[in-house]
Amino acid sequence: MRKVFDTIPMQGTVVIGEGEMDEAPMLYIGEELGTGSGPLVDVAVDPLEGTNIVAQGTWNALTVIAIADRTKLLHAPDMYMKKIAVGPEAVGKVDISKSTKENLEAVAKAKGKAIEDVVAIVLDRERHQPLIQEIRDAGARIKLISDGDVAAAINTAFDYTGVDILFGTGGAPEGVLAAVALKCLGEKFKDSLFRRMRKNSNAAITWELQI
Ligand SMILES: O=P(O)(O)OC[C@H]1O[C@](O)(COP(=O)(O)O)[C@@H](O)[C@@H]1O
Repeated sequence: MRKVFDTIPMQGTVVIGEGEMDEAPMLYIGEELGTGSGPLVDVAVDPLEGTNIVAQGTWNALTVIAIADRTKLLHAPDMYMKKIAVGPEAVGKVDISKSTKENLEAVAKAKGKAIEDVVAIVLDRERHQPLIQEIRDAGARIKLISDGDVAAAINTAFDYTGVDILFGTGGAPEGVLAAVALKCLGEKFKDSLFRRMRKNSNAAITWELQI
């Protein structure tokens, strides 16, 4: 990926890169990419989104690249982000500040389904137990996944996946990448960076935004 980037006529800077926490030797934040001439762009990469998925030989790992005009991508640090993503019918109908039940009802109404037929996709994490309970209490269905909330967010835009809404907290860089994909598909992704850095950092930020 690094080699190919340097054949592209652009003046790119990595804004989401390979592991802020992992001290990666290339595709790190701030690294310059491209031939050095051409448009000024921000580059976000996740060469392997879903490391465990690949290790376990299951599905929904991705290699992800997003490129936008300079300053147009959120420089999301490696922290958690609260996310909600929906497909086309429910764009503009969900609100991250509303309750899980209200959002499920909104998706059901937008898609003309009973709430019992709405499928919410959620990362299978201990921190999501209250969320999972709220989804069950609302009467909707749940698809729990071990990893890979970029693919999960994108799945909400395609009927054949059977997935209607993504809820939960996952990586903030992955949130930006999913938001770009959904934006390209004309969808909406809402999030708020969560008050907790991933892995072992003590840093804490609260940051509300809408992409
Ligand atoms: O595993 P955590 O800490 O709950 O973080 C969730 C994040 O990890 C992933 O499942 C996989 O990310 P990695 O490939 O970087 O491990 C993402 O899709 C998701 O946003």
